[in-house]
Amino acid sequence: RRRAPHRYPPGPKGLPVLGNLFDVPTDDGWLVFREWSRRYGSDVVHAEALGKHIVVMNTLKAAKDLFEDRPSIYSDKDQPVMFLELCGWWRAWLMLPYGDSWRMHRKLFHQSFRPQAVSQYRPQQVVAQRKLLQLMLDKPEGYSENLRFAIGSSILNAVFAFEATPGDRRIKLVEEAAQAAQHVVHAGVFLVDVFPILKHLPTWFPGAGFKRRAVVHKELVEKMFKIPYFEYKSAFNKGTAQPCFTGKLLSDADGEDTSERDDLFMNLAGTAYAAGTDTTYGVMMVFVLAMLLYPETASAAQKELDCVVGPDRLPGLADQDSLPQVIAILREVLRWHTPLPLATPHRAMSDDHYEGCYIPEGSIVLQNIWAITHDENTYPDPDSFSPRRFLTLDGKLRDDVPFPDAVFGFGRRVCPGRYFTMDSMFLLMAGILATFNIEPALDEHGVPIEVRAEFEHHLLSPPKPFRAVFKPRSEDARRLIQSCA
Ligand code: HEM
Repeated sequence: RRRAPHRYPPGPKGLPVLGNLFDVPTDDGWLVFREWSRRYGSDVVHAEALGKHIVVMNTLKAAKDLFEDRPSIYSDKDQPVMFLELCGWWRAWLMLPYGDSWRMHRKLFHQSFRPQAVSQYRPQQVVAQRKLLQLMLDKPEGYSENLRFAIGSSILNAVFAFEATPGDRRIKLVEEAAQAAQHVVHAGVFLVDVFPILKHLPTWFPGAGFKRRAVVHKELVEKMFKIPYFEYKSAFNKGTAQPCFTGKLLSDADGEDTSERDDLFMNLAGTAYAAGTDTTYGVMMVFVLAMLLYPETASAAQKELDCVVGPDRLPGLADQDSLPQVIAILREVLRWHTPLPLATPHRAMSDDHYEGCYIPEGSIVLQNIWAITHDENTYPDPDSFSPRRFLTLDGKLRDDVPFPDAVFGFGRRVCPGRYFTMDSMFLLMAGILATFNIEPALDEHGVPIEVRAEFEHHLLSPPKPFRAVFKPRSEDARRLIQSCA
């Protein structure tokens, strides 16, 4: 007797052999998967292409049920060969398979980035706020590079204790490696991932262009991880290094021969800025976009800042409880468009069943974070940018509208940099609102250039480039920035 075929979660009907190869989206996957979820009336949807299964959780309940309640099955990561082995991103520990090595990385990282520990980085985060505001005065149209620089340098400062200046070669290395990674990820599914045998092709083999590109890419990634680490280690050995995350790793290993642990330490440190810069930058770009499109929201927060902080100092983390409008903007920015709408691909470690459907071992499992933060039952009219949804009529934070913590992922692989980045983003947003108005750039006829809320379509989804001008709110604001620099 033939066995009944497996019942997979619902999804589009595929072609023989190729399956859903042409249905699986390479762009805007979060929109497509939510549409499937609605069409098939299911929280979890499924597709299969060339024998690979893809399963997507589209609701908070499904994501929690699987990622949080069944961590031993869903905490592994898919291993894209091209990206990890050939391009050298195996060093980024966020891609490590679930197991002892990942556990060791997570434990060491968590020790220095847990809620009780992140306050040690406040001085560096405050320096980044001030540097950013000064840069906005100096180059008001270069706001996007200014943001990238301030965010990247605050992470490098926390991790390697160096205060970068614009144009610093270590920041450039991070930029170039991040751009190369974007290129690889944007290129979609690499043949080499579907047919891993291809990775054994010699570099001169016709059609092996991807391998030649990967060699260049890998050199860049290696430099990005190695150069700042060995520079810091050399200063540490001479006794001239300032305390920081890497310093703590090296001091805790005092007396041991750390050369054996160099890979571990450099991967931990390098991953902090690889994982933290583009994500935080994406959120800050959404913030600028929203403040440009909804100036009334910015004015409401500015009134609050004027009242609570006044004109003589910049806002600090101690002001958070008195600035609900700014906090509501930060929450809404995260909810409205998160930079990682599908997080990163996980992998099912064993066969499983959910709500009567079969999820085979080896499936790529995605969390549709965008669909979760756009669930109209929790956030009515979810496509509108409305920080007021988090506020009561008298301007206090509501406790019945949840913080959109899905943006940091779920379960054991939840973002361990979230406490650090929440502090950074608050300081940067509050600092900008207190001192600048964000206005549209003008064309050659003096007419404001129209800006639309459009986002990149890929795994990492910041807003598409747009122009904006930062204008100091007053002469007092300008003087304040200059006096703090
Ligand atoms: C707003 C900014 C950020 C967002 C939205 C964000 C989002 C995320 C998400 C969704 C994940 C989980 C990925 C998954 O399970 O597939 C993650 C993991 C991770 N994030 Fe973040 N992140 C941010 C900032 C940061 C920062 C600043 C750091 C470092 C200081 C950081 C370090 C990491 C690391 C190391 C992991 C991997 C954890 C693991 O695999 O166990 N992130 N992040």
